[in-house]
Amino acid sequence: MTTIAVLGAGKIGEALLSGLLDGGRPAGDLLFTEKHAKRSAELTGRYGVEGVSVGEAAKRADVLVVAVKPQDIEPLLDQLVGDLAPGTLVVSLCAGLPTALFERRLPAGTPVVRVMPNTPMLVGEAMSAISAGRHAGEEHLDLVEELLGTVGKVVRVPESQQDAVTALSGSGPAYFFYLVEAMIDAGILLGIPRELAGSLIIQSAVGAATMLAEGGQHPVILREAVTSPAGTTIMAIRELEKHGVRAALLAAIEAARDRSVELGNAHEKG
Ligand SMILES: NC(=O)C1=CN([C@@H]2O[C@H](COP(=O)(O)OP(=O)(O)OC[C@H]3O[C@@H](n4cnc5c(N)ncnc54)[C@H](O)[C@@H]3O)[C@@H](O)[C@H]2O)C=CC1
Ligand SMILES: O=C(O)[C@@H]1CCC=N1
Repeated sequence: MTTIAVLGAGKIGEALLSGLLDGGRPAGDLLFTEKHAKRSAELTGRYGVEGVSVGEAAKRADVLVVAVKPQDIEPLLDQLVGDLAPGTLVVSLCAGLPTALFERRLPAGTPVVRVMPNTPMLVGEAMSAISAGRHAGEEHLDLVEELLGTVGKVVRVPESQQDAVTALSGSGPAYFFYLVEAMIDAGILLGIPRELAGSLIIQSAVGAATMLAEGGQHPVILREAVTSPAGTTIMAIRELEKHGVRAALLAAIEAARDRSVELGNAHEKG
């Protein structure tokens, strides 16, 4: 039995707990730590998972999954360092934080795996990218892959790509939600009731995502199939191009990558 403790049960920590339970992991194999007592009680009520202190999690768990904000990492490491059992695997879900930061602060030889997941973990459809730190071997990557495999897809990437991955798939769901939100507004503009506009757009998103995931065709081919000569779609595409939507996406994702680098650098200097 592998005991897994989630340190910081906020949005992504809860998504992981919920996904692992849905994936068949018994509540007794899971622990979490949460600094807000009310939130901690709520989560125990909802999932039947025990909330413990950081020190207790460090003593009892085989795998510690760090899911606090990058800005909150230093106090957490202070709480952790004295109680960490040798060989405990530390898995960081924190945007921007390099494995080297954990290796520097935790006992020598601590295996660390850096992961960038995303919130569709809540529905078993996460995209997680994993990278080994200096002391993490194949067995650690295999274990993390197995854990995250119960809540979605997993790929292995070199750590040097993690900031870009964070900008693409870590933040990615937010871009799709933003697009859906804007398209629903367009429905309102055209006089369609909000609920109906929501149904039309969300099912279109689900259908398009399923075609992308299952059809094996390039997005350009799929878009061309919708775009009839002198039809409606090309009129919309012309406006998207005119307003620089493609360039905006390139710039937006580059800015997200830069922020990930900056979050890591803040701790390198600190
Ligand atoms: N929200 C997202 O879509 C994604 C978030 N991440 C990463 O996951 C991490 C968590 O993000 P969110 O869940 O969005 O943040 P959040 O703010 O919802 O959750 C963090 C939780 O950690 C708790 N916490 C902070 N310090 C603590 C401590 N010392 N002991 C116990 N609990 C503590 C907070 O009370 C909070 O509930 C971040 O590092 C973020 O970069 C990664 C991928 C996606
Ligand atoms: O916005 C953030 O910083 C986190 C990391 C990736 C998704 N959400």
